[in-house]
Amino acid sequence: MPESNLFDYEDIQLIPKKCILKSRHEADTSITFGPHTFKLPVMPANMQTVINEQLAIELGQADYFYVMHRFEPETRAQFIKDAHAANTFASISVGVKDAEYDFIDQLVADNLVPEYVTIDIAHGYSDTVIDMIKYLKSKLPDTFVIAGNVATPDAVTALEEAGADATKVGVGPGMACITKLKTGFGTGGWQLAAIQQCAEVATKLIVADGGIRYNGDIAKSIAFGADMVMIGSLFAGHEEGPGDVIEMDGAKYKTYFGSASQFQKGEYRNVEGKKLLVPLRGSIYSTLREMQEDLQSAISYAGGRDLHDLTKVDSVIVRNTITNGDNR
Ligand SMILES: NC(=O)C1=CN([C@@H]2O[C@H](COP(=O)(O)OP(=O)(O)OC[C@H]3O[C@@H](n4cnc5c(N)ncnc54)[C@H](OP(=O)(O)O)[C@@H]3O)[C@@H](O)[C@H]2O)C=CC1
Ligand SMILES: Nc1nc2c(ncn2[C@@H]2O[C@H](COP(=O)(O)O)[C@@H](O)[C@H]2O)c(=O)[nH]1
Repeated sequence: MPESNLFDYEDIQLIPKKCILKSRHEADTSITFGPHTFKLPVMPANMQTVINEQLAIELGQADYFYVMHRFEPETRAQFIKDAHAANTFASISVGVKDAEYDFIDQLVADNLVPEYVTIDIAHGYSDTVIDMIKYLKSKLPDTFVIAGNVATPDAVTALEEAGADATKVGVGPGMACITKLKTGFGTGGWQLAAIQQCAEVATKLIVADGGIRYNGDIAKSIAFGADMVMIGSLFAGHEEGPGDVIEMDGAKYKTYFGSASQFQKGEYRNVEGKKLLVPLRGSIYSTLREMQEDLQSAISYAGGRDLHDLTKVDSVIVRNTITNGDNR
């Protein structure tokens, strides 16, 4: 049955309250997520065209959260050692196939304990993910477990009951995603409403994943109940990230492809992702600085001092007005 009160980032504007700050610099964008506190409530997506080992460790050392991808599985144990040798936390991804259970057993045998593990599965509301959460929690009880991806409140409750410390919401809103086209399912077009619905029942943390197109969407995610925001396309294309620079007609690009694309899988089977070119964007630290400035400004418009104050604002639904009619 279609719902009528559904909306997405572009349909919402937050309503300003009286400012209580003398400067936007006073606004606190930090977030405690599991055992650590980070400068911003954002994380680059655990995709092979967004993050690599070197960038992950640099981000961790600079107090930004990251999740390393799972697409070179044999490098993960060494990555945990490298992160710890660099005096930062280790945040890795796993799938749900049998070999992943062997990998976890090996970590336990080697006394290698990642601080964060993300279970990275397209359809996270499944017994395979529930079983993996339980296994992780039994074998690595001190590790913070993020599980996903899900679309609905009942899925959030199921993963939390299995032991997840955070659930990741977003099926199909990503820029490199074609799940909605291939299967007819997903939160594409109502991702922000899905975050709100999931956050209403959550007793633990919520990660909004996919569909962020502007920095203001980060503030909107927090306002509607997310604790953290995972971002792919806006973090792709940076100097420090993976991928070669491609020159075309005088412009420079990097490749951004879906983790369920044929480019990731090496074959055209169960494909639910595509490949795009994104403009070369300079340093990721400039992007992070601008995200921080914009979030600080958002907190000031919320009449607050920190991220939590964003959850106290009112909003209006105004369809198709976000670019003021100027889409250039
Ligand atoms: N956030 C999103 O909207 C989406 C994200 N992705 C990303 O793509 C990557 C690959 O994801 P995924 O295919 O889950 O990972 P895997 O290819 O590792 O598949 C994990 C396991 O789940 C099974 N599986 C996958 N999809 C389904 C399904 N719809 N129903 C039942 N079983 C299923 C697979 O078996 P089998 O292949 O035999 O079915 C496999 O055993 C991940 O990084 C994921 O985050 C992909 C699509 C959507
Ligand atoms: N349906 C698919 N979703 C995918 C795929 N690869 C990654 N993703 C999801 O997208 C977000 C990033 O979204 P963006 O809008 O910020 O670019 C990522 O975190 C995954 O959840 C895929 O192949 N298919």
